[in-house]
Amino acid sequence: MFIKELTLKNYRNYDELDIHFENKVNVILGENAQGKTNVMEAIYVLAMAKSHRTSNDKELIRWDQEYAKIEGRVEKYNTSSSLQLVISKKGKKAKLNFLEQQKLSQYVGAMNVIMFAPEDLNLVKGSPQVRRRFIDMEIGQVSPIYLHDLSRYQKVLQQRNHYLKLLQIRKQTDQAMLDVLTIQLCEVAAKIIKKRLQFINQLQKWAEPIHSGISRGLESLTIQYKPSVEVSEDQDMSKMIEVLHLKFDKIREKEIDRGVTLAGPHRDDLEFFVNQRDVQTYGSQGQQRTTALSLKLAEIELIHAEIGEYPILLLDDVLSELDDYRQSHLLNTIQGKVQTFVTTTSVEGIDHQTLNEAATFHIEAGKLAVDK
Ligand SMILES: Nc1ncnc2c1ncn2[C@@H]1O[C@H](COP(=O)(O)OP(=O)(O)OP(=O)(O)O)[C@@H](O)[C@H]1O
Repeated sequence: MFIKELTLKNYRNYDELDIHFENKVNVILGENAQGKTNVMEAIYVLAMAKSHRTSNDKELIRWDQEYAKIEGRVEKYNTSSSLQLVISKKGKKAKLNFLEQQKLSQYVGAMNVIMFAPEDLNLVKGSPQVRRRFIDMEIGQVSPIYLHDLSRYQKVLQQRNHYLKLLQIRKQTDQAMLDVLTIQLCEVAAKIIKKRLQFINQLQKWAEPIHSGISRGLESLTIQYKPSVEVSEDQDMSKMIEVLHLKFDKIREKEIDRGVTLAGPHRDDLEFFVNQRDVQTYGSQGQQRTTALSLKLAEIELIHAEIGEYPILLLDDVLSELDDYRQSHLLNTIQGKVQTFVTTTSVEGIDHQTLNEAATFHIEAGKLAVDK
């Protein structure tokens, strides 16, 4: 799959931009603060209907403007599709082939992207929230049902938290409503956990050999889902719901006391082990870096296995950060099969052959000039 054309209006520091890309490595070159990341972010937002660096959509709108518009033409399964996302202060509207999509979950997935940015190193050492976001965004790309379940979970969770708060401050004493909300929460939580366990299993299969390759066979990577409720992959859905339910029975008093839901997918985490040692605690910076890179490369293969097309790879400021060995490993993996975007302030430190074969775009103060 590849993006052929990107058009921006009032997006961050872009007034207007229309740019044609090729199905190969596209290098976006420019000084600091000129708008390189903004182009990458726009491609990401067009695909995911969400930014990778902010949850506040209003930041994407050019200062003093009412709305931002991102449009793109994407080639997937030998068919060209048109995607459009309009972000205004009131919200977002997404169109796929000129038809407005009522639910963003029906829109996300039309174009698939993998972003690798410096903050992805946080995947290993950052908070559990970063890792949950990683799983959710990636599964969401290939499973609209998952996105739907996730938003249902958020809604029920909010209601349940609200009700727990009322019980905590004794504005409510009747717990019947809490029972209803707990049943609803367990049902959707089990679906989410089940899907996450399957995803981690698949990711592990791809990431293990990749990590071993990058570490010259010295390191073996294991990824584990760390649930807040002791569920396991072999449990069927009804067993999982039962286990979740039992947990909520057990912690009921504590939850009322705190006024908040204390278990469930919103409290789960991921763990990474290199040669059986927890990378987050014991891993060197290099090992954490290799782990993050292995995960990203594994995702490329996983998406390909799921949908039969390679996703678009966005490498924001990371290529020149990788040492020669890791860089060539990455470039070998994508060679000729993954449309890749690379941002950099300087071509120094980037593999020569890759540069020779790439299309280069210079960027200056929100304007782009095609180099070749
Ligand atoms: N909503 C907005 N409206 C207008 N300009 C914005 C908006 N948001 C960010 N900018 C501007 O965009 C520029 C930053 O662009 P971007 O993050 O793409 O830089 P970059 O070229 O990737 O730089 P670096 O190499 O430092 O990462 C800054 O000048 C910033 O002030």
